[in-house]
Amino acid sequence: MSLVIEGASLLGEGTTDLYVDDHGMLVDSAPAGAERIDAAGLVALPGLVDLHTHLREPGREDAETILTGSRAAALGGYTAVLAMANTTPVTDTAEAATRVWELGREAGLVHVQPVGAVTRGLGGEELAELGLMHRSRAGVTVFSDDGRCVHDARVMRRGLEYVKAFGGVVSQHSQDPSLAGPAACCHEGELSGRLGLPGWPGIAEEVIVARDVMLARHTSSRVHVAHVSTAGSVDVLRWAKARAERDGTWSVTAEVTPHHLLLTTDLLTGYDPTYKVNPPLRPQDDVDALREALADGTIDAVATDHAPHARHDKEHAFVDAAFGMVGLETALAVVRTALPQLSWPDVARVMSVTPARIAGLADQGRPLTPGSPAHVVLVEPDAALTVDRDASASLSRNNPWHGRSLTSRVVHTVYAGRVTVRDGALVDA
Ligand SMILES: NC(=O)N[C@@H](CC(=O)O)C(=O)O
Ligand SMILES: [Zn+2]
Ligand SMILES: [Zn+2]
Repeated sequence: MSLVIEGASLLGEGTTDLYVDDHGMLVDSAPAGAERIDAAGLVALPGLVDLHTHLREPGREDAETILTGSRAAALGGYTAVLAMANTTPVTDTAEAATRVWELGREAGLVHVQPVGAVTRGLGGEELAELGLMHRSRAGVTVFSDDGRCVHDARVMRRGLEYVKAFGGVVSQHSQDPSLAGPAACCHEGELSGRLGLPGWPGIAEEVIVARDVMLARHTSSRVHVAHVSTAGSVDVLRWAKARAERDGTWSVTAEVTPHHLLLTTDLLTGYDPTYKVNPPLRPQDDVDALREALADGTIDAVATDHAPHARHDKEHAFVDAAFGMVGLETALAVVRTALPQLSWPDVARVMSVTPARIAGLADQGRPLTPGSPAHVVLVEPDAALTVDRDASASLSRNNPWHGRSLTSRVVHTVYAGRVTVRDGALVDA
């Protein structure tokens, strides 16, 4: 089905019509008999790309499936998501990765790119089948033990050396287990003391970020820092990026989540497990440093860390509840609310262009010009919306934005020329 998107403002500039042929490619003139989408007053961006999504299939289909997570992603304006490896079983073989990739294709709403585990079973000891996963049909290039830190420096070094051979990258959940005890469940500070909750110090993240950039330099490889959450990590990244640029032989990239850009640790005073997440919500000074780092390019990308959990895992006393919050459907609005001064080209850079480049997805994050695949999101820039967790396509309801008002609304999403979301609602296959 061909398509004409009429009167969109490309990255917030001017007014343009976009033409899509029946191969799902952007072309330079209107195909005959095309379906029409009215995009007057809407900003067109390349489809969003999420470097960090938990889809829970296989193993916890009660919390999310590849299909329901794909629906939530499309509603959020995404056309590609990277599905983290901490499923049951873990994505640590070529077969497991190919299965995730195939289920994504069957859902057909976004590109689902599997992330491969760095170590077998996320055990932290033995490298997983990195090369076989890369050479599989899924073409895995991003590897992560997310949920756990690759804490053994020797294993991390080996992983970095291994992925270098094919231009892969290791995405690290930076958290030194010896500094963040097993019971830790919130930011360590004055508040955790008052609440009587065991805390996680920022330094547990920062020492791993510092170690890993040195390992990436030493191995001339690529490291990506998942969900950066502290000002100290930002300082290390700023130094490391300057150093990597001078050296020209290695690289470090980093992502921040929407929730770490807007929510702070004082939300924990009500002991509501909705706000329990790893890494934990931090004080305002950290939030300010993260915003500044995203705006100036020290942090490369926004990634949701969409972490759906079933009610019976999340609705517990704070110390017993699962870590994580959903985020695919609200990411763009949260970023716009947290950083209203960010230009549309910058939004496209941090939510589409750069994540696509980090993940090696050549088809995604492309300029909206003839010859590119038609992955497009159309946004009502100044819409005020109130989040309703029950209006979500996700199977889970652990939504920290419920009842909050945010700015900007995803109106239409187009994936490979197919309208997946129209007027804010899913279009069934
Ligand atoms: N972010 C979280 O709090 N939880 C994630 C794991 C992770 O990203 O570390 C999960 O899988 O639930
Ligand atoms: Zn993590
Ligand atoms: Zn995660």
